[in-house]
Formats: sequence, C-alpha cells, structure tokens
Amino acid sequence: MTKFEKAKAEIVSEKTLADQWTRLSSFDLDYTDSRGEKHRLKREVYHRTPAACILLYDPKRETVVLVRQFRLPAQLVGEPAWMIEVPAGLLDGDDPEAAIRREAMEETGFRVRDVRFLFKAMTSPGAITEIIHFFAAVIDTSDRVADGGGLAEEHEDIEVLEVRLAEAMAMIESGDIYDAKTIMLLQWATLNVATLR
Ligand SMILES: Nc1nc2c(ncn2[C@@H]2O[C@H](COP(=O)(O)OP(=O)(O)O[C@H]3O[C@H](CO)[C@@H](O)[C@H](O)[C@@H]3O)[C@@H](O)[C@H]2O)c(=O)[nH]1
Ligand SMILES: [Mg+2]
Repeated sequence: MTKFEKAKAEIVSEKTLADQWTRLSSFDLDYTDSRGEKHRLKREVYHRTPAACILLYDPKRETVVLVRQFRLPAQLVGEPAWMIEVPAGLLDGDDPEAAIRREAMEETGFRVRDVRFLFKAMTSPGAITEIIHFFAAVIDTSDRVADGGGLAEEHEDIEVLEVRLAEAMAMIESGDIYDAKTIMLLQWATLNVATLR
C-alpha cells in the first residue's frame, strides 16, 4: 500500500505554446493528492518523440565507439558544446531496433550484427516526454563498412572516436563526458563487460 493510492491526475485543458520542431504545451490539471485534497496545477511539457542509443563495444581492443557533435543547449549553459556521446537518434517512426541500426550506420559507419535491448529510460520526466531505448552490440574492426559522420543533408557534422572503455570511464570523472545516456551505457558496460563478447 503506497501513499499515492488515492492520488490521481486529470487533465483539464491543454494549450499549445509553440509548435515548430517539437511541440511545447501548457496543461492545467486537477491533481488529487495523497491526502485526498484536489489542487489545480499548471505544468509545461515539451513533447519529444522517442529515441534510441547504443553501446558499441569491441572486446578484442576493449574499446567503445563514441561520437562528438555540437549541442546548442550545452553552449547556452556555458558547458563544452562539442559533446562526446554514444551514437543515438530519434526513432523517426521506425521500431527501436531498426532505428538504432540505422543511426549506428549513419553516425559511425558500423554495421551492427546482433543487438541486445537493455532497458528504456525517461531522461527528464519532470518536463519532457522523451523516452530513450538503450541497446548494446559487440563489434570488431571488420564491421566498419563506411565512414559515418552523419547525414550531409541534415548538416550533421559528427566525429567518430574509438576509446578504451577504461579511458571513457575516466573521462566521466574528468568531466570530458557529461551526457547522461552516455554515462549510463558506459557504467552498464563496466558492470557487464564479461557478457560482451
Ligand atoms: N530543423 C531542425 N532540426 C533539428 C532541430 N533539432 C535537431 N535537429 C536535427 O535533427 C536531427 C536529429 O538527429 P538524431 O541523430 O536523430 O538525434 P540526436 O540529436 O542525436 O538526439 C539524440 O540525442 C539527444 C541528446 O542526448 C536526445 O535528446 C535525443 O533524444 C536522442 O537521444 C539532426 O540532424 C539535427 O540537426 C531543430 O530544432 N530544428
Ligand atoms: Mg544522433
């Protein structure tokens, strides 16, 4: 029995505040709290569509494949803007596994053979609808069949890095890697490295 047994949330109205690349809306909701008291709340939600990301691990070299690209929100908060991340992308209507195979190829040039679904996570559940599906795959040098680098027509400008897992973990401590999904996958890899072969 949890404290929230009696709690419920009913949407009263939704107003679209912006509707360009991603919709932003403001909701009024009637929230009945855990004591049974009803309150009218306002919540703004940014309607991000689902995404996927992947750990590409080469057990022979003990390396991971990472990508580096410009991220405007990082620049806006004064952090290093050419961020180092695991390959990731929006599903764009595909199922998560098909989408992550496509993104791995576009961004890194690696053809992924067996992919393993790990878990999904909401990245910022207080404000953003984004759900990311996390995957892992074992690769070796012969799986690199293209240069990667992203789609020219989308002006993607992506650098592909191959880094030893231990070094990538040290880059979290040093602040050189500070993207949440990347930290999660590197920590998962460190805990589960024996299963990655
Ligand atoms: N026109 C336009 N294009 C945009 C905008 N924002 C992004 N794009 C373009 O949309 C494409 C998105 O590339 P993906 O590889 O599909 O996604 P991602 O940016 O890597 O996103 C992943 O990482 C993000 C940051 O961690 C996550 O937020 C996202 O869910 C996903 O995991 C890129 O070509 C980017 O330039 C925008 O506001 N306007
Ligand atoms: Mg991407």
